[in-house]
Parts: sequence; structure tokens; C-alpha cells
Amino acid sequence: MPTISPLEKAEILSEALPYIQAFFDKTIVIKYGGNAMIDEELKEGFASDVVLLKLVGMNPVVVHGGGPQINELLDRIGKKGEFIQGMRVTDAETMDVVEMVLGGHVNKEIVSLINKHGGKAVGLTGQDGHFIKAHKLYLKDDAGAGTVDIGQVGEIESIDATIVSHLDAADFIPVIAPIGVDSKGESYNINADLVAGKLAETLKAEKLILMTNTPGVLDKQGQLLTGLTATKIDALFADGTISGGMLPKISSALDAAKNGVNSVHIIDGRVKHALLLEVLTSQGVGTMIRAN
Ligand SMILES: Nc1ncnc2c1ncn2[C@@H]1O[C@H](COP(=O)(O)OP(=O)(O)O)[C@@H](O)[C@H]1O
Ligand SMILES: CC(=O)N[C@@H](CCC(=O)OP(=O)(O)O)C(=O)O
Repeated sequence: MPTISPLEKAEILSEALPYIQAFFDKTIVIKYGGNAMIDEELKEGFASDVVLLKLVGMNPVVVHGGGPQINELLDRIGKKGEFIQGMRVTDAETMDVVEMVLGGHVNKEIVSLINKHGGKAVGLTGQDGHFIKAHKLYLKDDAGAGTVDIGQVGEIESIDATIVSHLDAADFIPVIAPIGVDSKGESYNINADLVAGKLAETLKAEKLILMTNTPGVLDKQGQLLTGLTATKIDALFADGTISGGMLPKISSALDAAKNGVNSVHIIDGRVKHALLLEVLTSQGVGTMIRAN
């Protein structure tokens, strides 16, 4: 690491001032993807960034994924994870694993890391207070004529963000696992990007930041696309540039941008302190999604 003088250090810290002023008391929804939870150092860095944002007066709300972690446990019980259009095919046994991994292991690990760094995190799933209402999702088949049944996967009906706002107001940091519930109490597995996007809309968040394992959205040559609008996104869907897990991510990012979230970013969660760089500096990292 290059050494920097005390003055340079002070100047770097002082550069954060306009961002702290602009985002003071604003809600920032951060989606922490399972693919960005690579090693302990990165996870610790993420947790300390979230605590810092809270302590300088912002309201960070964490929605986490855990796709690779679910796959790992499925592997251990001899089951193979299967995805259609970026969504996990979820039978009853897979749903048990999803609840154990997302609602249990991953959620508690993030809560505990944030608390270790001096924050007050509270873990929730959509079952808590029934705050993420969902029903079964049927995907459109490739021809667009029929539907595909992928099991216990949910489509969000509504989010009642009261509980999240109360936690924010009382200085807690909500950490949310993407599990929804229907009126009969049945749980549904929901893609975490979709929960993060809808929650950002409901909370009228200033920012939605989706942290993943690529530098952002890439074109067919692997070059970073730093800014995308609805029209460009339609073209990238049509020519197959966007596929797999990037499909729900872009859809939810675009919906959030269209529905009042001021800035929506897809950033590389494998970069240490990517979150601080995105919120508190002028370093544009990743892809920014705009409605038009
Ligand atoms: N155009 C694209 N640019 C970048 N990544 C893409 C693109 N199309 C598909 N992907 C895939 O989407 C993945 C990110 O989605 P996903 O695996 O669901 O991550 P996360 O766990 O962070 O939600 C990337 O690792 C990449 O394999
Ligand atoms: C329906 C569906 O696909 N649910 C996801 C939920 C976790 C998730 O979204 O995790 P990442 O953000 O790490 O991809 C899954 O089962 O993998």
C-alpha cells in the first residue's frame, strides 16, 4: 500500500463531508449478495462500513442473499441446485434448506458481524410481523404462452416497512433475509434482489446498492457498462447480454429507479470497502441504473 501523509489522510476524510451532508437521515438499502461474501476480511469490511454509515447519520438497511451458501448445503445432502431465469427451483426439502441457510446461518452471521463492529443489528425474515407478503410465482415460459411452476418461490405482494422504519428510528440496523409469507403462513423463497428493490421503493430510499461478484453489468466483450437506462436494458435482455442471476437484479434495479429511488447501483462486492467508496466518495464504482 502506498504511504500517505497526515495531510493527505485528513483531506481524504474531509472529502466525505458533502456526502455525509447529502445523505444524512436518508435510507440506503444495501443488497449483500451471497457471491460477495467471499472471505472473512471482506465480510468484516462490509460490516464495519455499514456501522460507519449508521454512525454518520444515514439509515442503512441490509437485505442479504446466500445463493452459493444454499447450494453448499444442498450439495451436502446430495441435492443439486437448479435455476430457471435466475430463480431457484424450490421444492419442500429445498425450502427447508433455504430457511435454515438464509433465515438462520447467513442472517445471524451478518447480524453478529455488525454487532461486533459496534452497530446494533436486528435480523428479520418476511415472516416477522408478516412484513413481506407473497404468493406463489409462476414464471412465463420461453415462448411467453404458458407458465413454469418452480415450486415454493414467491412473488412479492406487498411490503409493510413499518417494522423496518421503527428499527431505523431506534438506531438499530435491520438485516433482512428474503423470505416471504402468504395469508396461510406458508413461507416462500424470494430472490434477494427483488426484496431489496421493493423495500427500497417502499421506504422511499435515497439509494439502492446491489453488491455482487462482477465489476457491474458487462457487455458481450466483458467491458463495464457504467450507466444503463430502460431502453439500453431492453436491448441487453433481447440480445442475451444479461442472463442468469443478473436478470432479476437488473429488473429490480430498473423498477426501483422508475419508482422513485434516486440512485441505483450495481457494484463489485469483492472490492474491500466498496460500500464506502460508493457512498462517501466521488469514485463511481460499478453500473448506475437510470429510468431513462
Ligand atoms: N451482462 C452481465 N454482466 C455481469 N454479470 C452477468 C451478466 N449476465 C449474467 N451475469 C451473471 O450474473 C452474476 C451475478 O448474479 P448472482 O450470481 O445472482 O449474484 P448475487 O449472488 O450477487 O446476487 C454474475 O456473476 C454473472 O455470472
Ligand atoms: C428464488 C431464488 O432464487 N431465491 C434465492 C434467494 C437467495 C438469493 O437471492 O441469494 P443471492 O443474492 O446470493 O443470489 C436462492 O434461493 O438462491
